[in-house]
Amino acid sequence: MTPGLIGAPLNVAQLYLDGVCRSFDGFKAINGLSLAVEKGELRAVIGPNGAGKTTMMDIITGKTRPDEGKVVWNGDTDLTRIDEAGVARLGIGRKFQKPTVFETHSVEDNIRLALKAPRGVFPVLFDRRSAEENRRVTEYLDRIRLTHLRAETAANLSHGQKQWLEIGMLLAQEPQLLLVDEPAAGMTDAETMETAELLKSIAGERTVIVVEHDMDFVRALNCRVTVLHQGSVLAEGSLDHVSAREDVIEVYLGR
Ligand SMILES: Nc1ncnc2c1ncn2[C@@H]1O[C@H](COP(=O)(O)OP(=O)(O)OP(=O)(O)O)[C@@H](O)[C@H]1O
Repeated sequence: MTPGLIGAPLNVAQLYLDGVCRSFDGFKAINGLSLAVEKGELRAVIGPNGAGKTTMMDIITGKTRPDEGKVVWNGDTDLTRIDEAGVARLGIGRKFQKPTVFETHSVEDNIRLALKAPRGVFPVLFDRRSAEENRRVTEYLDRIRLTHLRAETAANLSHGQKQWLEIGMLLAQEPQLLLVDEPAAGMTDAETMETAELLKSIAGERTVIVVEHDMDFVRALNCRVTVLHQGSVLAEGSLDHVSAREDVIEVYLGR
């Protein structure tokens, strides 16, 4: 049986966290967290330091096990029963805050190295495989707007360009869900806005969850926002909706 399989598909959210709890030394970092994200949705997760955003990502990706609750993927699989590698194989990719590109390789080779291996039997004709590889590398370079720098050594890229390259490397693995941790941190204003456009262009065909503190960036994403506080959802809705709430202003925005 497929690991983590918990029943028939229910045609519900692509990702559904149901009453998730996780304590560290008696401290409830995640406390009854429930959250649903639709397929193809772009979702921003905000909240004060220590709200549990990173721990939530760790639980979704199988890095941290919850003490209670379920993380239901595509209505039929409980991710909490699957290890980190298994979760990645299901099509859940993660980008950490700090870019981790291969500095001594070219931009193009970074994408090439990240490409998901062809499925099924190894293609008999090597030429055909490399043509398909080239097509995909070109597609991802275009998507992250680094085509003009494809031969450049990654070490020479700006911080923002390295972040885009890593997003391209994540795309090359063709995940269904991308978890992106503070992509705008350390970026110029122009890079921040371009990053918002990039993530908006990825959503739709893939689901994207972004954790971010930069409110200009979150506004530019123009998506549903979840506010986490003390390990659970404090508010959810448009940025205008959540940022008008007194409790959100008090715990986060009004700092
Ligand atoms: N492995 C761990 N051991 C002990 N405590 C932990 C561990 N991981 C997280 N915590 C605690 O859980 C709480 C939630 O942390 P988490 O990093 O998830 O918050 P966050 O919302 O991502 O914060 P930030 O915005 O600062 O990144 C914090 O109080 C943190 O100290």
